[in-house]
Amino acid sequence: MSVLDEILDGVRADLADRQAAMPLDRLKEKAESAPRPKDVVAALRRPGVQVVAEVKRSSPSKGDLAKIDDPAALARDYSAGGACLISVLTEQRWFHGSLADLGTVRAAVDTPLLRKDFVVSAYQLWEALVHGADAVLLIVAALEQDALVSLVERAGSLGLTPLVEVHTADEVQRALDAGATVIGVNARDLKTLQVDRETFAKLAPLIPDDRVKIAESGVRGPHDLLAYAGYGADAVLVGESLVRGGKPREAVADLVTAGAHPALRDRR
Ligand SMILES: O=C(O)c1ccccc1NCC(=O)[C@H](O)[C@H](O)COP(=O)(O)O
Repeated sequence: MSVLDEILDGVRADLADRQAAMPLDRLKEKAESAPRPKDVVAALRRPGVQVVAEVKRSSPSKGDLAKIDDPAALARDYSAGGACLISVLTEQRWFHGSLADLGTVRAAVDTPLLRKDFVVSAYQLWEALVHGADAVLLIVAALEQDALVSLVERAGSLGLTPLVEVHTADEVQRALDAGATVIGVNARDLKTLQVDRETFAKLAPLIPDDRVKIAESGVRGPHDLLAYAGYGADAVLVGESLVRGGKPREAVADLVTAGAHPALRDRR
């Protein structure tokens, strides 16, 4: 069984527990008082290469990354550093995240938020809405095509922006067939957990320029942002190097400065 399959088994078990505790009708009632999600596509399409900064405690590939006692403070640093979108991992078993983290971050910053999880059911979209997310991750490798299409449509109908994550050329085609506007190419193979930054270079040309292209994983600093930019990235998604470095605000600001270089601002 691959790590992705193991993660998905845990996600489904935890989801069943939450659904038992809070039926969908009650969750939908709660969503009625949730704020309308922000325009994430507009935030990602600002001139230059944008930075998506991730609240990431732990990972299957590296184990514990950082002790994040105060996700709100970390998110405020990301926001002050200029992140256009903050990714909050909500998966519990492997990443030690939670929906509570998402709600805490929502209360702390106005920056748009991504619920980063392994979404397999529309129930998780409603949860994302209730806890203040503006966007949700949909991983092509984790979904049959009809489920992907249905979740992309449902997210859009709720006002959430789906970030559709791909790893292969086939998955790029599936994302396009599903109508994805924002496509993330993850350099981390979710089966082997190896990071290969060349994956973005290989797959980005398959994604039309009217879609937002995000390079995910393996960004160690401005040099990696600039390399991804050279292959056409509109944004980079960064976790480990921000939480491990000890200076998240400065680290985001350094990336934002690199992404705002005049040569990158006039590309669209
Ligand atoms: O990070 C992992 O080990 C991982 C393993 C299995 C599935 C997903 C995983 N990570 C999710 C991500 O996509 C990254 O958190 C994100 O792209 C940031 O990557 P990095 O900057 O390399 O921490």
